Amino acid sequence: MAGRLIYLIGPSGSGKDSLLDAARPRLVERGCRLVRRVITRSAEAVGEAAQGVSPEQFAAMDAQGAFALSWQANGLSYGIPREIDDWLAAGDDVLVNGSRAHLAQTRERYPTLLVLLLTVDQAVLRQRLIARGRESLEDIEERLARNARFTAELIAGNGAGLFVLDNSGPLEHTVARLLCCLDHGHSI
Ligand SMILES: Nc1ncnc2c1ncn2[C@@H]1O[C@H](COP(=O)(O)OP(=O)(O)O)[C@@H](O)[C@H]1O
Ligand SMILES: O=P(O)(O)OC[C@H]1O[C@H](OP(=O)(O)OP(=O)(O)O)[C@H](O)[C@@H]1O
Repeated sequence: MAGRLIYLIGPSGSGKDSLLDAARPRLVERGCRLVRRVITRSAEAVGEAAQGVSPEQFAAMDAQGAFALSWQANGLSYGIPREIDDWLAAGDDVLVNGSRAHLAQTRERYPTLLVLLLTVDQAVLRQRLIARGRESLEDIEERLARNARFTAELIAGNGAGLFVLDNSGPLEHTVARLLCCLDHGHSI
């Protein structure tokens, strides 16, 4: 039986990477795979959770069919390696750090996907982005503006197939909600 594609989306700074990191051991215990994204960002800025490549390397990988999914956002290109299709075919669940803008295309390719939308209060979000210190203030404002366009639209338009996880509180609470959602197919 094919595994489930679990597509984690949410505003920049809502805590997607933090949540995946914190939940990693317990996800692995449950047989859920996590994939390392390929991003056209410097190796220092991508951290362990992604592979940093140049735009030329990314284009070459894309042309060779290296990606199951790919998109552009925030001036960067993102690729999800094709190996996820082998894992899904083998029956493993796969959790990916996805894009809200690319949700419709992802759903076309993976119609049974489970969508997890991570949310956080807007004021908390601004503070977290500033504290993270990865982007300039101008870039942060652009990310916040991009966020405002998505969240309400997604919640209004997706209903049944989408679970909302609020990450305004302690990360450990969000980890518990994520695991509950995966174990029971619903949020708490
Ligand atoms: N529940 C939380 N409580 C406090 N800080 C958090 C929480 N979740 C994430 N953060 C912090 O918020 C910032 C953005 O988180 P990050 O995981 O990089 O978000 P994303 O991957 O969605 O852009 C990081 O500095 C992270 O440490
Ligand atoms: O369409 P959107 O939902 O806005 O998403 C656009 C991209 O931004 C996020 O990545 P990235 O890790 O670069 O950004 P972040 O860490 O700042 O969230 C997300 O994972 C997508 O790849």
